[in-house]
Amino acid sequence: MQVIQVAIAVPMPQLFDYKIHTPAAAGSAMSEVLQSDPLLVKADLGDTVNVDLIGCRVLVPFGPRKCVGIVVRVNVESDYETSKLKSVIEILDIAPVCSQQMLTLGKWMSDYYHHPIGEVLQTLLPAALRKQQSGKTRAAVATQPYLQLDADSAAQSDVDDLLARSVKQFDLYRLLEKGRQPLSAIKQEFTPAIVKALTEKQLIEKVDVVEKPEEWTTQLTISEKPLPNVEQAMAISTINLASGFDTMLIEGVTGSGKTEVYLQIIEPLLAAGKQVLILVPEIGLTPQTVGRFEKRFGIRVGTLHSNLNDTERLQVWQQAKDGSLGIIIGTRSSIFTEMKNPGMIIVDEEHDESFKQQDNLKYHARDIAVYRAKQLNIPLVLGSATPSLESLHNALEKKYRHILLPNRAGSAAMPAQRLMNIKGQPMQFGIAQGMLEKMQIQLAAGNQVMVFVNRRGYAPALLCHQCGHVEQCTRCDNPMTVHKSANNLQCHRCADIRALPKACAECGHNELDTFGIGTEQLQQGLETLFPDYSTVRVDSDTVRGKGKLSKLLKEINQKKYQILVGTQILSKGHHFPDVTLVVILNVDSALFSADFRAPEKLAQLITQLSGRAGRSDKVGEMWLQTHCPEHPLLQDLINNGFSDFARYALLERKHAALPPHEHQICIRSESQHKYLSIHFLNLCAELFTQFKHAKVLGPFPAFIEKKQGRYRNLLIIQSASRKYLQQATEQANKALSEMPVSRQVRWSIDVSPIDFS
Ligand SMILES: Nc1ncnc2c1ncn2[C@@H]1O[C@H](COP(=O)(O)OP(=O)(O)OP(=O)(O)O)[C@@H](O)[C@H]1O
Ligand SMILES: [Zn+2]
Repeated sequence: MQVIQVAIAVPMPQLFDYKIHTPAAAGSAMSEVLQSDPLLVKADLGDTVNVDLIGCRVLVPFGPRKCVGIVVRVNVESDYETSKLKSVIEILDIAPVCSQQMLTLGKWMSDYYHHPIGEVLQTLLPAALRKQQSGKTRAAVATQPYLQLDADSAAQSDVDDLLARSVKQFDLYRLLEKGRQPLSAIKQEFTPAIVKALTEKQLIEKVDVVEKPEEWTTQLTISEKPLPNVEQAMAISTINLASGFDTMLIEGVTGSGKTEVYLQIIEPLLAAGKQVLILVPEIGLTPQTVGRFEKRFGIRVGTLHSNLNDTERLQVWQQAKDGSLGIIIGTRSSIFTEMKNPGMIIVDEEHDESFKQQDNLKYHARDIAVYRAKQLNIPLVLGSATPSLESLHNALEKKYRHILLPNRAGSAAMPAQRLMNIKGQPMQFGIAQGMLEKMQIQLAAGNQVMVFVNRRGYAPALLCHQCGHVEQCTRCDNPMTVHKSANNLQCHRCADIRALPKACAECGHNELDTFGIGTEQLQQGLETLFPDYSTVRVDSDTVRGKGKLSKLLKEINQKKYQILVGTQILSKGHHFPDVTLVVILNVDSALFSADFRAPEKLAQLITQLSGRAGRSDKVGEMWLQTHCPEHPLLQDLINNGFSDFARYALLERKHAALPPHEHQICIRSESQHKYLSIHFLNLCAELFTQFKHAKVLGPFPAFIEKKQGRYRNLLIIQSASRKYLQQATEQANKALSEMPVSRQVRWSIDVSPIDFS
């Protein structure tokens, strides 16, 4: 018998000691191994457990509950008397689910983010493994659909005649003559009708194949690709020369062909049997993105995103781990995917905020990517048209290699960017008359127009014309948004829903007016103003549900709609060849925000939105409506572009001693009692005053001061030294956890915060 230490997902920082009776505890899973592997049996003779137990999951008693934990240490000398320790109930795995490398990553994250190790390790694993399932986790054998020539079809000498009338069918047949292909890759190039026709002619058949690890290496084919332009070629050769760990930032204007660069840099890696992990923003992971990679390489791409269920997620995780996938594309949490033969990590649209997890463990996938690439000794490529000031700073300081793509690829030109002064202008549905005329010209020429507004719903508020009362969410002290299509009022903070009132709750009058404009109203308005053209709305209400967004994107590219109305979702990396005009409404409030990151975020949004215009051979333009045309931020951005703005913004941050020049952590506290939330932060502030090289700012209310009945306040601690800040926070964290008031509020530490709402 011996003592092991287990990490358990509870909000406590320590590991927990358990004793383990090897033969008794060796439940079904363990005894299977013992029978099948004589070497292990030998090692397990006596009372010691094989070190292979490290990284395996165990079921243990924890208070009144049973919990799944991960073994972190074996053969430990416990501080407690062994007889008083509880015993492990069952060993759940026959091989570690958490490799030594992942355990090291977990330990680093726990220190860096000041977060309990048990909760961190749980985050690293797919959800399916967090549950109490006796997991012969490797047992789940997944099959994949493939297409191949029908066994008998080779005998048919008249294939040529049979297919003479369909070029596409003939192409598919010839492709499969070279060997079977994953159905998902075939779908990128051939319609279901072509597949069906050949199947009905009994020339090809669908088979479910258990993929052998690394089988994809034999299927790899390189389909036709464009010749890179000079800048792309330089980027490709710079990146391909990198060996071992190296971080590179591609700063390439919208439409400069960054994705083409990714495709070409991973080609030699895939050919050498190496795997590639590509991170994309939450909303950017569309079949179109995946399709580009599948089509180029003829192999199945594994995808990880929030629309998968636990089993699907586990499957991709396992296939990456055992080497059955060459390319894995996923959102934030896919940075925890293990690869058998890692070759490169790419973070596309690296500035995107969805890479930061805002609740629980507040990690940034880009930071983890740097750590992992270093750990695996492979290159990391970050790419964006609007890089985060953090990454740009690192590139300018020469910590990262800096690769510039200043021009659009192919024949496309950069869109013109212009401001429209709307002071005193006649407006309809929030759009100035002059803008409507510009829209009309583009529509009449057969082009598409995109209109951006940052509010979903019909209107951001409902107001009584008699007494001025505004319908508010009582839990958030926030105006309720009017949703006409759902016929209700919704709080966008807590998702509370209320029926649309017929009369004012204060004075009883029935003259209720909406205030401001949201996507719904804009769509309705544009439908009346431009009855000859069809309008589509793209916001989180209309894209909810599996496949909705990709369906809309497809329909847009098929020109089913001429006017696209939408929120941020429209700004993310989409390729709309026929959009020639992008109109931006209502962004002035961001010019006066108290958030020091607001200018950066606004500049990224405007640049990404305008980047949707003129991406093909048609010339594009972006018009921004504003009451503040003389504002220096807008002037700089419009006249000199994002890269100039960003360098200037970095200088400003330097003078103001703000990140990325200095480092911050944010302590957030929430309570139903305002005074308690502030009192806790005052105690924190006192604790931090002993650290001479750290500044304490606050407490101050979060930008969203009240949410779901809780008052939210923040305290920012800042230092020029990340290490100093880290150590101070570690000490303060210990002291804080021991203060009784820390159990009366909800509090958390956010390292390098980007969101103060
Ligand atoms: N060398 C090239 N020659 C011709 N066309 C190219 C070349 N490189 C890329 N393209 C085309 O230019 C368009 C834009 O390329 P891509 O999508 O790779 O740009 P991007 O920089 O990733 O775009 P964004 O950041 O705006 O999303 C695509 O249609 C792509 O096929
Ligand atoms: Zn609310």
